[in-house]
Order: sequence, then C-alpha cells, then structure tokens
Amino acid sequence: MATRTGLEIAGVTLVHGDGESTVTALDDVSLTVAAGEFVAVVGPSGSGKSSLLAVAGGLITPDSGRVRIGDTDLTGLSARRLAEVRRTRIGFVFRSGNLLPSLTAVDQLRLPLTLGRVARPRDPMELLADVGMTHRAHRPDKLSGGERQRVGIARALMTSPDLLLVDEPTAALDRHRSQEVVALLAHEAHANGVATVMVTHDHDVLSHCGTVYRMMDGILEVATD
Ligand SMILES: Nc1ncnc2c1ncn2[C@@H]1O[C@H](COP(=O)(O)OP(=O)(O)OP(=O)(O)O)[C@@H](O)[C@H]1O
Repeated sequence: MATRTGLEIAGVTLVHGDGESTVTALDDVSLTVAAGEFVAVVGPSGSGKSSLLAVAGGLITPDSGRVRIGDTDLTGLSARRLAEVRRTRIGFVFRSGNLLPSLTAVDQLRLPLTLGRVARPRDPMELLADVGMTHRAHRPDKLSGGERQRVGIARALMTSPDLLLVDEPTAALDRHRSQEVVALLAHEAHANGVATVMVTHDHDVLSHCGTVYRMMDGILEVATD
C-alpha cells in the first residue's frame, strides 16, 4: 500500500524583508512527512524554524517552491481557501497551550467546531479521555502546565487534521511533563495518522520522534547526531 503523504514541501525559499535588508529564512527547503509520521526540527534561534511552520501552515506564502497538504497544493490558493485549509486540515499546538481563559476544557475543544463546517469532527469527551484529561470542567487557571498542553493538543485534533504543527510544546514544562506531552504527541500522530512536525529546543524529547531535522541558516538537513 502506498504511504499517504501528509505534508510535502518542495524547494521552498522564503525571503523576509525587502531592499537592502533581506534575510533568507528558508533556502531551498524540502521536507516530506507521511501520514502518521512524527518528525522534529531543531536548530539555533533565528535559523528559520518558525518560518518553516508558518509556510507549512499556510500562514506565509513562500517566494518559490511548493507546499502540499494531502492532495491539496497550497500554492496559488486564494486567501479564503487557504483559511479554510488552515481551519479544517491543519492543527496548531503552541508553546503554552494558548487556551482561552474563560472556557472549560471541554468547551475549548468544542470551539473549532463552531467556526464552520467540519467533515470529520471528533467527539470532545472521547478526545479528552484519549489525552488523559479528567478535569473536563476546569478552566485553564485550574490546570497544570502539562494539562493545558494536553487540552491544546486535543483541541488541535478536533477537526481530524491531516497535519499537526507543534511549536515548542515543552517550553513551559518540567522534564517529566515534557516527556509525557511529547510521548502523547507521538501516540496521537500514529493513532490518528496525522503528519506531525514539532519544532523544539529540547533535545531530551527527541527519542519520541522519527526523523530529526536540523535547521541552520535556512537550510534543512537530517540531523546526524
Ligand atoms: N517578519 C520578518 N521580517 C524580517 N525578518 C524576519 C521576519 N521573521 C523572521 N525573520 C528573520 O528570519 C530568520 C528566521 O527566523 P525564524 O523566526 O524563522 O527563526 P527560528 O529558528 O524560529 O528562531 P527562534 O528559535 O528564535 O524562534 C531570522 O533571521 C529572523 O530575524
């Protein structure tokens, strides 16, 4: 059986700024992540990791190259179609959960379903159980950092996305919670067949990932150490 492709980035270049002060944030970057595959991207500050997530997530259109999610080519889509792809096909997980302070855990998960039609909605209670969350009626101020991340991960999976983009998920967590959260991401990626790209500075969690890539001055390569 052919492996389903979740994300395909081919020959992407992205230049920030204009005139004399330009920065090549992505320099002919290619990356393919299959459905269910969990990859990590490491690299120093300013090397282009956030730019890679922004391009993969359809937030920035690259200057050249191609970005595909499943069978959809993002290059050339209208802003409206791109927003629709972001809402229905891509899940975003942020550094510290990015939860809305006034909503309970279960309502954070219901939110993505209120923003428009979703072809394959998940059941919020089931998904919270999946990520090991029992405090379903708690608001974020009553949750630990690890629990907030669990809710953030579950929220990102509500639309059954093809692609999960994860930015520094352990930035606010201690070592033990970091391991738990990244193990959970690995489990969800495999169990749901979602291509997952995680940017991290935390080398302790890399054993949970498949391929580890290193970004350096906008160039992406497989990390060899
Ligand atoms: N909007 C922008 N305008 C101009 N330059 C930018 C812009 N965004 C990023 N850059 C530059 O592009 C390069 C890559 O930045 P990027 O944020 O992708 O790096 P990063 O690896 O994610 O860094 P960090 O680990 O600190 O988040 C840097 O030199 C940065 O200064």
